[in-house]
Amino acid sequence: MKIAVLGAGKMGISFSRSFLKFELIKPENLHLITRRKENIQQLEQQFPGSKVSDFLGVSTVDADLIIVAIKPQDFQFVAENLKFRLNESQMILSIMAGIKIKKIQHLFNHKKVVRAMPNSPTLLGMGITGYTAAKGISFVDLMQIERFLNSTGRSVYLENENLLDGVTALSGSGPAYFYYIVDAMIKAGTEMGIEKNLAELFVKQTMLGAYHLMNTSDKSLEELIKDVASKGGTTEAALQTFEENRLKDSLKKGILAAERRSKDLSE
Ligand SMILES: NC(=O)C1=CN([C@@H]2O[C@H](COP(=O)(O)OP(=O)(O)OC[C@H]3O[C@@H](n4cnc5c(N)ncnc54)[C@H](OP(=O)(O)O)[C@@H]3O)[C@@H](O)[C@H]2O)C=CC1
Ligand SMILES: O=C(O)[C@@H]1CCC=N1
Repeated sequence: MKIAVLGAGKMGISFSRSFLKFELIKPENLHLITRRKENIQQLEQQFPGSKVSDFLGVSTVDADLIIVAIKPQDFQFVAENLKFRLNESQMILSIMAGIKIKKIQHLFNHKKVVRAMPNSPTLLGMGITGYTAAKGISFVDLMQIERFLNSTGRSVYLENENLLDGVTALSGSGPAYFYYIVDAMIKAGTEMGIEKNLAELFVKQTMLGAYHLMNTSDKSLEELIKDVASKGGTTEAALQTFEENRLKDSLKKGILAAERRSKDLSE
């Protein structure tokens, strides 16, 4: 299998690293395509043995799978300025937020398209990816793609493409919501006089421990909350303030706004 990655940014690079780490491809079968020529040298050092080109300078792509890892906003330009021909057997795997399979097929004039939404922990092989495929893609092709996706973490096939906007809003963007909450907790810690590095330790270890408890316990989230919140105690005081400020509603609204944005990106 030969793979080309169009857009050697954060996700393109972490995907490439995972494929190499799990020896799903050989370095010489990886072709990274970047926007700027200035990036070529650094990428060549990062990926010894692999081919690196700049987008406008690449005239052929000898790959079975082409991963499109550019920003959705760059897609139109890329589609209109493609200097290489896609042949019928090549598979496109898009990880662009929002851009629908139909649009990719139309702008690339190419049928074989799989659309996936990973998230940033792919970098550690701890990501989760939702994916779906254009009609007519064989089971064997799909399983091959899944094998690659699974080197970056877990993957879930979705029949209904529309659900990918929800997946984008939940798990694609999700790591940022988590960091946002962690950041707010650390800031509260420093405001209460705890040194920043100590506040970070307390919060991160709390998140780690709570995550494992949630994952191993038979109890519901509500019961786990009750286990911490003593009647008339400190947790209850915090939770009451969260409720008064509609924190849960606000988080839900934010996630729905992300879903809306994902839908808008294909317009
Ligand atoms: N970041 C995340 O957590 C996630 C991102 N995604 C999706 O992945 C995609 C990439 O995101 P991310 O890696 O974060 O973004 P980055 O900006 O890090 O990567 C995009 C890369 O594409 C390059 N690029 C732009 N135009 C071209 C071109 N014409 N030819 C070749 N390369 C080009 C950019 O080059 P330059 O450096 O010059 O700008 C950049 O390196 C997006 O579509 C995003 O929606 C999906 C899930 C999670
Ligand atoms: O914010 C974005 O648009 C991309 C998609 C999911 C995560 N990052």
